[in-house]
Amino acid sequence: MTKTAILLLNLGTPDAPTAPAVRRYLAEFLGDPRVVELPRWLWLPILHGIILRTRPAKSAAKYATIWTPEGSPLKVHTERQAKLLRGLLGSRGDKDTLVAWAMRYGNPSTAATLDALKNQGVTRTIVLPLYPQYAGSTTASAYDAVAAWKQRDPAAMQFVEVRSYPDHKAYIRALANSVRDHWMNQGRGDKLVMSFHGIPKRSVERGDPYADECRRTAEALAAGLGLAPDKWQMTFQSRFGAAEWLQPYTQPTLEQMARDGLKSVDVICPGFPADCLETLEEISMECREAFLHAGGGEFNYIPCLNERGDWIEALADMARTHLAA
Ligand SMILES: C=CC1=C(C)c2cc3[nH]c(cc4nc(cc5[nH]c(cc1n2)c(C)c5CCC(=O)O)C(CCC(=O)O)=C4C)c(C)c3C=C
Ligand SMILES: [Fe+2]
Ligand SMILES: [Fe+2]
Repeated sequence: MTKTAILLLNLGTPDAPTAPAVRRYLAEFLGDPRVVELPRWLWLPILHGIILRTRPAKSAAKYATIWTPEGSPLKVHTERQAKLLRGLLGSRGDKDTLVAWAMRYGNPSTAATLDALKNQGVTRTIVLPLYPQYAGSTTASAYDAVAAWKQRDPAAMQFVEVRSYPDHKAYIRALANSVRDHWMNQGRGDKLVMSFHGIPKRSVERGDPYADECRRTAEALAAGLGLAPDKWQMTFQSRFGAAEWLQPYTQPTLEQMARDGLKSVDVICPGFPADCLETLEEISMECREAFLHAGGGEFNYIPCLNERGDWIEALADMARTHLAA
């Protein structure tokens, strides 16, 4: 009999908010040729000679501001999402499907998690990356890790690989509900900024579909909320390195909005299903301060989908589509 598992795959996060733990994490992450596409002979000396000497301490200080007693928010939310999905599928009569979670970088690793599933007799795994929009640096890299595991024993497991879901109805519905809930509890801002993680502009020019998929999500969310074009804007955050990334950049856009006299802004990060360093520190702390410093009135950060029931329903919906196939 086929035993099936659903595997939620996320990016990964350091094991502790300390410079050595962040260095280990960044060495693996930024050493991945899918993430920094420069030739190795050029990039590896920069990575090991400069970046891994300076960035870990600075990033660790930022991680320390968001760390929880249970660990890094990205890990805590991913683990809880898996647990809730397991409960939801179980309550709908699907008790035989296992639900697991793993990280592309750091722990629990993709390979160790697949080993554990195989040891539990799983022969079919539905892989659901926690990246609604496809990018080479995230989705393709996660599937590189799955492919590397598969290569060791090609007959051990059959994989169903979900590519992306930028305008999946239940995902957009969960995002729209989260904005409406926020408006109901905190009031409605003058504009909704939808901030996505950026990637280098050059990757898009080489054919990466990421920017198009972010646009699909943003337009579907705006349509779901009935927003007029002047009531929302899509931006890109988390630029890394000196090259140009996708524009417009989030922080300068927010500062310009403040200078233009915008009284209140709501900010959502639809590409991050779980709150993490990039949302809790970069958006809710750094960008908030920049907006207020530039003369903006009120900055409202709308949390990621995290443990929302409608998001867990969306994950179950995607899982069931493939379970039934
Ligand atoms: C949501 C999708 C993501 C894309 C696309 C992405 C591309 C990308 N990221 C970097 C560099 C860094 N990203 C970092 C953190 C980080 N990135 C994502 C998601 C995407 N990245 C998440 C969810 C997180 C948070 C992890 C956490 O622990 O909370 C970091 C590490 C933090 C820091 O030192 O600033 C770096 C570095 C590149 C270069 C890139 C595409 C080319
Ligand atoms: Fe990133
Ligand atoms: Fe960042």
